[in-house]
Amino acid sequence: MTDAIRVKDVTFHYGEVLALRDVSLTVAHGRVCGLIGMNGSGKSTLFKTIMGLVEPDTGTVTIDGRSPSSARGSGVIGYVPQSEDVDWSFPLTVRDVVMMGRYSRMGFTRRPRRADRDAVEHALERVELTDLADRQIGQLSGGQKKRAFVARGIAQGATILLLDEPFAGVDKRSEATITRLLRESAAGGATVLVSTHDLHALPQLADEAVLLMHTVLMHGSCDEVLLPENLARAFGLDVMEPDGSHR
Ligand SMILES: Nc1ncnc2c1ncn2[C@@H]1O[C@H](COP(=O)(O)OP(=O)(O)OP(=O)(O)O)[C@@H](O)[C@H]1O
Repeated sequence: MTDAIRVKDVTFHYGEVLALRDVSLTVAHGRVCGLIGMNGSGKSTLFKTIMGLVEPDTGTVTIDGRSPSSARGSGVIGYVPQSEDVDWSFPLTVRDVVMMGRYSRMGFTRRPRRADRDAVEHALERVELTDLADRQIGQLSGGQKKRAFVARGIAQGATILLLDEPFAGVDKRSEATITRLLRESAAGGATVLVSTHDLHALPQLADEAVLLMHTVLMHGSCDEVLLPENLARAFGLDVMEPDGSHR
């Protein structure tokens, strides 16, 4: 079976700045994979590479066996970007944002049909935002904004979901809702790659995890990845032994 996400030997620089070096990673269908790494370790760049928004210097990305741009064009990939990457002043309601998930099915006119409207209402219900659907997107809380973007991916029918720090600055209710939706999506066969700084919640969220520090330091079960010595490598920390000595 083809891997849902396959990244092979990807290196990427912003000018002189190294973001990704020889990154190789595969995620199988139906898995939730957590992406862990310190600030600046390349997580967002990896998402953008998988989305085909940045072109690697070297290496390849395939999504379900096809190129990122082809997968994106057909609506297979849903993307929840980091909040900083979104212009929240844009005059769009929450419902408009969710409807954007249907664009790839609407064709040139972008005129929603019944099926599009139904899919949007259903997605709004699933993320518990029906009551706020007519609000301008910038007037939501951090957690509600994230849920609106998750709803966009659901309305789209995306089978590969990429979420860049969906829990950053998010209330507990939104965190629980998003975690539940991701688990349900994976149970239905979707593949999820999600970056998070919430290490405590990782085992409830993910089936497996990747430690990134420009390159993949480790890819394994959440338990393995969360071992102090592995986290220390990813976060550049000194690990103190119970007797007070340092590794
Ligand atoms: N547009 C850009 N121009 C130049 N350098 C950039 C740009 N975007 C990111 N970088 C650099 O590339 C490296 C990787 O950044 P990236 O945003 O992918 O990391 P990240 O792991 O997502 O960080 P964070 O957790 O802070 O969001 C960092 O050194 C960053 O400073």
